[in-house]
Amino acid sequence: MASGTALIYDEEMTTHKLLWSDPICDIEVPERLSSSYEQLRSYHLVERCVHVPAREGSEEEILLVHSLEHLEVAKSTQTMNEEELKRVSENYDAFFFHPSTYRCARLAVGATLQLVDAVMSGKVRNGMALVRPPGHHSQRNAANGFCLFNNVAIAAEYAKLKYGLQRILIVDWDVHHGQGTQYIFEEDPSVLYFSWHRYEHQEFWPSLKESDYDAVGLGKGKGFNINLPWNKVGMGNSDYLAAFFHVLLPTAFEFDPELVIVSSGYDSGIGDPEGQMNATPEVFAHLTHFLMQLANGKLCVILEGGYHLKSLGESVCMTVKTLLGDPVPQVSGEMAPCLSAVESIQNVRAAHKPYWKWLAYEDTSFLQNLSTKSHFLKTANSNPSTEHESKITNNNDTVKVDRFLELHMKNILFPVPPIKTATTGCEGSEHFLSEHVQLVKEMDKTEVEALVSGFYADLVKDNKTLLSLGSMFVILDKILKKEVCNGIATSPTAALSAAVALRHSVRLGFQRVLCVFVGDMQMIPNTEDGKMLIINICEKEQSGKTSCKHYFSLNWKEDAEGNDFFSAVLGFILPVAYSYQPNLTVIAVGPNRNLGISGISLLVALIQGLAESRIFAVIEDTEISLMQNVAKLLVGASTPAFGIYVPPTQEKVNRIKALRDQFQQEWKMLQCSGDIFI
Ligand SMILES: CC(O)(O)NCCCCNCCCN
Ligand SMILES: [Zn+2]
Repeated sequence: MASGTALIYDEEMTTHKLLWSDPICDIEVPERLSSSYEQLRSYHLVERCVHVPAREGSEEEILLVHSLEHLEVAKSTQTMNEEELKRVSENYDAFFFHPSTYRCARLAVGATLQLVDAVMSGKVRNGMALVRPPGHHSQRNAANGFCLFNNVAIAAEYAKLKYGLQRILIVDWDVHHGQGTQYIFEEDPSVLYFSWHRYEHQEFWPSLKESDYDAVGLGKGKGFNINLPWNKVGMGNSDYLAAFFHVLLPTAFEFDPELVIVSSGYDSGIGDPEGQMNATPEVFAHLTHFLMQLANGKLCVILEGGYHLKSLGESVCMTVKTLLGDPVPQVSGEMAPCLSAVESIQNVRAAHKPYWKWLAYEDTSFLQNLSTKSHFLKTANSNPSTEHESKITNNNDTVKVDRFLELHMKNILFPVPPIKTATTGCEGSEHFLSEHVQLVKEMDKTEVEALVSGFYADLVKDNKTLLSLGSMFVILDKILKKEVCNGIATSPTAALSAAVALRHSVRLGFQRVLCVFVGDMQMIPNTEDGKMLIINICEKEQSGKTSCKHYFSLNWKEDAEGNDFFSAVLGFILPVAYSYQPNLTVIAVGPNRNLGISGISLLVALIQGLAESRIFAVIEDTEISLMQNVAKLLVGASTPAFGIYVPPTQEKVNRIKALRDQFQQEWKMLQCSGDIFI
């Protein structure tokens, strides 16, 4: 199992710079790289990474994507004077040459390929390359938008050639559309390109018709190009997360990539003069965390844009911290996507319905009754917010943004607990013990009896249960005190342990405890006060208990062939959980679980993004191998193997959709599709 995070940075890439005045290009400054690197050092993140040196991309590697003519023009600029440089630059839309541009662009390509090699060879699990000039606008025969060579596109072609890869996912979260990358892979089904971008109905640069949601790819590449246009500025954390839950992640898990490359532009973050968006740096920790669950963790993050130095630096640090496996900080802001974002999400889903199994049964009937949509817009009352209130009046006030970020990040960068996981030394734990795992001593009987409130006392029949409850209390205490990040225990009666754990956690002071219970829950605590939110994944409806705002009974029978649980986790559980914003997550697996180990692993892996990764897992003590899988995930030692992808049946899609329709006003992260227009 590969581990470690590579960081690639070479100061020489700061020599490329603008020699004349040009209000369009003057934001792409060398300090973008040096200040990001300095910020990483200030958070002691550089020393935690594996240093991999950059190198020059070879001409042959550049010709994987670009024409010989393009290469020759770039090469010829090395010896030009300012006058000539200016003239050549004017041949392109928003690009400038410097005598060292060619050298820097080759280093940017080489750094990217070094990262691909380090990840594909298993030297590291993942990594980040801090490069400039960026790449995603450059095309076969043209520089564009500050980009000379398309670093990420070359990396994808390189990985296909050298490692025989057949499925590569490129995620482009830069605020501009990477039209260069789109053109290069438009007909290529082996490269799935996803981009969101400021669009404003084609008003925003590069103002292309083919940047809209209906550009789905050409020929054999149909379905493998996904454009998510933002038609308003001010998009925030909830919009970005909704785009992942309801568009990117379900597609990505169905595609099942062998490698994930991120065109990581941070101009989609708050304060950026280009993006004018509202998303705060910690959202990139969540986006990174989600992508780390794909391709067995093989993730290469390559810098693209980002022009507000403080916002850029903080977002780079959030990305690298997450790549290193640190707990994911709580995402800030109201968890409610705006109407414009939901419209875009819904349009992309409709455009891609013909190409992806997970969308086969999603209804896009709203397209027929668009007339009601205009009606809805007029009469809308409890609809999603049409505009996000902007935290910053305008992103151009750099000092104001600096101050906002100073305060905002202060309470986010918590110290990482030295020990990641606590366990009770239960059966099978010897397999995963390491310096990251702490054995907790058991509590003595009298102490436990005192803690087990009267309500449950009579249920605690035997000694074994009492002891398992005892160690559970110790673990919960350590999690609360942030001595550990998460914990795992086995129990002879997981249902009882879960119920006691929930009550104890609330008594310890956790305000919102999320409980995901797999199997027969038997006893269901009262969730009226909203201090708990329970999602019970069971085979059949529990004794007449119907779903309500804080209790969901999600009937699911695992599919014999493989793992069909993606649509439930991505389309329902995560959106509800993120809307709820728990400060502790309890995952419990009871007797006769109705989910496969890979479905439960998916759940545990993705839900770690919540509650600052504070998770308490309690597993029925008959489930030894499940317990080991979950423990390895909590320790961060492995990325889950999701087994065979099985698309959801119509019946299961309808069940999720019914729950979504019923609760999307309470839990707004569920909003994604047509029905809000009816
Ligand atoms: C890497 C990147 O995506 O951040 N490059 C952004 C280029 C922005 C060019 N703006 C031209 C405006 C013309 N009116
Ligand atoms: Zn950009």
